[in-house]
Amino acid sequence: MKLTHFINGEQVSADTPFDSLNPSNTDDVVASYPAGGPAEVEAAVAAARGAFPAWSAASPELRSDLLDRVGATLMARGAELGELLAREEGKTRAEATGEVMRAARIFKYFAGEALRRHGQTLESTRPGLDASTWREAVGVYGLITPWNFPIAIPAWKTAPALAFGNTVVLKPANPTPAIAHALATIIHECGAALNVPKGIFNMVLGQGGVGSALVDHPDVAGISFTGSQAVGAKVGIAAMARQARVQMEMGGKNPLVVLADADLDRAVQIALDGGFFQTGQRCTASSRVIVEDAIHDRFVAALAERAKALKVGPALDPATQVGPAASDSQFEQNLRYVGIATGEGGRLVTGGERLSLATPGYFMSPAVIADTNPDMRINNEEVFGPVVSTIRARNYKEALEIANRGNFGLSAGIVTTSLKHARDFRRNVRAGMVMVNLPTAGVDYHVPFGGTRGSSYGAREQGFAAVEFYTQIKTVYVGD
Ligand SMILES: NC(=O)C1=CN([C@@H]2O[C@H](COP(=O)(O)OP(=O)(O)OC[C@H]3O[C@@H](n4cnc5c(N)ncnc54)[C@H](OP(=O)(O)O)[C@@H]3O)[C@@H](O)[C@H]2O)C=CC1
Ligand SMILES: O=C(O)CCC(=O)C(=O)O
Repeated sequence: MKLTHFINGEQVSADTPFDSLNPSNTDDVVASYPAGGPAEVEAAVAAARGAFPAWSAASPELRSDLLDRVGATLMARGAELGELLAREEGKTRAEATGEVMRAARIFKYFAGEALRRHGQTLESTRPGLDASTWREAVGVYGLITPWNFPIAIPAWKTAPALAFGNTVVLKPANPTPAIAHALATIIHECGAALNVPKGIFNMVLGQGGVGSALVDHPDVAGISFTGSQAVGAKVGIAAMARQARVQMEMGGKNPLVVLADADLDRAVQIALDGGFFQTGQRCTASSRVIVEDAIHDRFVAALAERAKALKVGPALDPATQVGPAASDSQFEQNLRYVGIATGEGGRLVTGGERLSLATPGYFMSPAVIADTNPDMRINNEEVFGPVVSTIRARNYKEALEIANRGNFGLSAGIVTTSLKHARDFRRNVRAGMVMVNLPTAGVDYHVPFGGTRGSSYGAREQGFAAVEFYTQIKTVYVGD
């Protein structure tokens, strides 16, 4: 399959020198894609800018209809797109189909948001005046999205941008262009059926330079980025240098605290789910498990046993519970971190090995690394793979203190039957999202998503919070 850019309502063909590979079988080329660069970004931004006046002035009903139609189409094609997603990214078919359905629901949610007016009417402090706020569209948004949720994250950035009257240039992740292309095709077909202005949604493919050209473009009013801290830092500096709006989601080192009063089986299931499903490739993954002394040895033994029993295999094999790493570089990073952790003195209880299966792929056995301490690199740097470290804590107080260390602050969880500790944790853990008796990963689409400290920057994403980033407030005073 040869992929194209989408610029000004047209599919723009070009040579396709880059391949997207199936990480479950690297002999299988899923798609080839073009090497877009500054020229394509220029054309896409010009198209988005050209479409902005008409789209921002369009009836909210039209915007709602478009998003609803995209959502319905995604839903109807969930199984087929789920298969493509699993083949290209490596998550299991169930995880991939679930993600497509989530993307569909996000579009449907924002179809509703498009119809809501988010302004306020206030009493003026001066007699005879009315004061009100009005939320208006901002302009062209540049969206740089990652490969680990290659349809849900483009959906949760694109849908609010379009809902509130903005136009979009999407730069999807390099390992997963085919599923992004499928989404772009659906947006275009639905847009054409409703006769929306051409150019409201554009997509440029390519590696090395597309993202930065978008961030640096003077006509791009806002940038939303999800990815690594290192790239996020560059995006933030470049966007702020020209006073563009910017929002960044940059991962985590999410602590899961397991207290001695927890039900052991339940705690192990929560850690397993949070740490290993979707191959640990979630910014919300439960990658540091902090276990109270009294339950520690039993918990680590049980977690290792359950992790060892997980079936690692090709994404589309129905028996598979843990798919491959999404890319060669992510695979090598996962294996490297197992070595870093054991080199620092961590004890590899299970996994962490390259697996040779029937097809050439990026398969690794889920790793549990015990006896780590909070200062080790394994507890401070995001691995983004099926690697869970455990840390022993004397009591709840120490567990909380450890949970609050480090530079990240995305999601944090606690497993306990103590209401007192659960309440204290909710108040005092330094994270944007808190989970009680749940894995740190797995979120709803209609509530805000985001973290504190090094995990996130700027306004929250998703749900009712998205209006903040994708609109600007105009304050209006009316006299007699
Ligand atoms: N928070 C999360 O959910 C995620 C976190 N990650 C973390 O990031 C690590 C690396 O993943 P990787 O896939 O390399 O992703 P990166 O975070 O490094 O981002 C790569 C993307 O950013 C763009 N980009 C690179 N440099 C710039 C720049 N200066 N300005 C604007 N855009 C730029 C690239 O576009 P171009 O090719 O055009 O340069 C590409 O689309 C993972 O191991 C994981 O730890 C990854 C995915 C999701
Ligand atoms: O945990 C989730 O459901 C969302 C995680 C996420 O957004 C991410 O990993 O980028």
